[in-house]
This record gives sequence, structure tokens and C-alpha cells, in this order.
Amino acid sequence: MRMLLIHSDYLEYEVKDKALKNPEPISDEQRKGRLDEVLAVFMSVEKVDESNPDEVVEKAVKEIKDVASQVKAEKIFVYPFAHLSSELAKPDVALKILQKIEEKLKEEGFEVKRAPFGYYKAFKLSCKGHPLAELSRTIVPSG
Ligand SMILES: Nc1ncnc2c1ncn2[C@@H]1O[C@H](COS(=O)(=O)NC(=O)[C@@H](N)CO)[C@@H](O)[C@H]1O
Repeated sequence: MRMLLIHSDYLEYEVKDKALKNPEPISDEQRKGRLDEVLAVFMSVEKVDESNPDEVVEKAVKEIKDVASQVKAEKIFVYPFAHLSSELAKPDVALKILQKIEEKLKEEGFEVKRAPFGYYKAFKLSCKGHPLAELSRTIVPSG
């Protein structure tokens, strides 16, 4: 999994067209979303992650928690992003992993939003620009 973490004043998105034949079903209220004072995490789930999704979820949550505590972010935006890797996992596996990451981060007490999966989306992002505001992480299952 490849992650790009941007500590932001805000991230907002608006769903446009379908990018997959069968994107994740969403409600009308999920067509737009915004969080302020947020750690935006753009994530590409990779083929290699399919071998041990649970381990990837665990490692990703640990990394995100670590960065969130360093930048003192209490809100996380989980953003599916297919452009950080050329070895993408299948959409059904990717969605499950992203949903689990969202769930675990909520259990950890963060306010979390997840952008809809399988859609083209317009988005606006305001990066804070401090030294830790732009980070990337690569996570691979050990087994
Ligand atoms: N492995 C993945 N990791 C993260 N997001 C993904 C992944 N696969 C699909 N998506 C989601 O599905 C959308 C489209 O995926 S894509 O790889 O860009 N495009 C395709 O798969 C093409 N078959 C259709 O355009 C992405 O914008 C993202 O929302």
C-alpha cells in the first residue's frame, strides 16, 4: 500500500462520474464531504496487499496514528487514490481494506470520513505547509 499524508486546513470533495462499472453504493449526503483541520490520507491499495489484508490494515492504522500524533491531528480523511502505484489491488479487496482502516481509526477515537470508492471526484485541499505536512509511507505485508 502507498500512502500520501497531507496535514491540511481542509479537504473537500464532490463526486462526479463513475470511475468503475460498479462503484461503492453511496447516499446523497456522501456525494459531497469536507473536514477541517484534517490529516488527509491518499491511499493506493496494491496487489501485494492481497496476500495479507489484515496485516496491511494494522500497519496502515499504526502509521496513520503515528503521523496524526506528530502533527496533532484529531480528524482523518481516508481517500481512495489509484495514482500512487502502478500495481493496484482489485477494487473489491481495496475497498474492504479501506473500510477496515476507517473502522479501526474510528475505534481509536478519531473523527473519520472516507471519500467514496470508484468515482471520479473533484477535490480541494489546503496543505498547511509545515515541515511534517507532506509525508508518504509504503506498507507491505511481511508474509
Ligand atoms: N487499488 C485501489 N486503491 C485505491 N483506490 C482504488 C483502487 N482500485 C480502484 N480504486 C478506486 O476506483 C477508482 C478507479 O480506479 S482506477 O484504477 O483509477 N480505474 C480503473 O480501475 C479503471 N478500470 C476504470 O477507470 C479510483 O479513483 C478509486 O476510487
